[in-house]
Amino acid sequence: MSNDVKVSVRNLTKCFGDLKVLDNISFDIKKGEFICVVGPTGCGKTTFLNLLTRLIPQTSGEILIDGEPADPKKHNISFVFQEPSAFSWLTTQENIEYGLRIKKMPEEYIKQQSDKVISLLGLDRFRDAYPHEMSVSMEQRVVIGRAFAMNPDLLLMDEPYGQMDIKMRFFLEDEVIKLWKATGATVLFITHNLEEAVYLAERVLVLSAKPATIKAQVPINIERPRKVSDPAFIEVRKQITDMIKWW
Ligand SMILES: Nc1ncnc2c1ncn2[C@@H]1O[C@H](COP(=O)(O)OP(=O)(O)OP(=O)(O)O)[C@@H](O)[C@H]1O
Repeated sequence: MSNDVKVSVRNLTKCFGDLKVLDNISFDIKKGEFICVVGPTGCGKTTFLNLLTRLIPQTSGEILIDGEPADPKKHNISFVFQEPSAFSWLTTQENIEYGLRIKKMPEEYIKQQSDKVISLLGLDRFRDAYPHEMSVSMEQRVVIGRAFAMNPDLLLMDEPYGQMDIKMRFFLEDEVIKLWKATGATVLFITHNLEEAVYLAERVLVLSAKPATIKAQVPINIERPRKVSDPAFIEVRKQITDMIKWW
């Protein structure tokens, strides 16, 4: 396995009784890569995430992180869901530092990471605010900051902007790219929104309907910051849309 591969998914299959949900999925994620996964409703994206976090066992196949079987005790996998999940009894800073404290990281490192993330997110004024004092989008930004601050081996994001309006989405998408660039995190981002996938990803994995297989892997070689009106952008989005018309 090449050195720059962070996560390797090999022949992953998942059945619930007679129902096959994932069928022989194989792909690699490079260190520091940003991958988006798109697929039809009910194709097994949640099952796929649950396997990656080792919440449920696979039927066959394997998931390797740095060449070793993925293990939550050894590897640091962070995730962000659609529903914001900041801890209500903690301030912004305490939320961002939470995971680092659980991991018993040195105090100096915790401070350095939270300062960096708070500054990247422009949340200085809200450092001491509690989630109930913030909007839903602000709370989600804190949760995303907490995930990046952990310096995870793999950051899984499941439709994190699903609830936001379009203007807020553009803002948050730019913000996540800023965090990704500054931290060098390896990100797997699930979305139903093809424009979002092309805007964010270095590579888009297109899943088929259930049982999910990888229908295509589309590299997105468009310079950042990307513009949705750029002919190259429109072309790739159209290419993926055509691919999934049979959903
Ligand atoms: N524990 C389980 N036992 C039996 N069947 C299950 C179980 N979990 C999921 N399934 C089935 O697996 C299929 C895929 O479900 P999953 O929730 O992974 O899809 P999804 O792609 O995340 O859906 P959505 O796009 O709506 O988020 C569904 O048919 C579901 O009924």
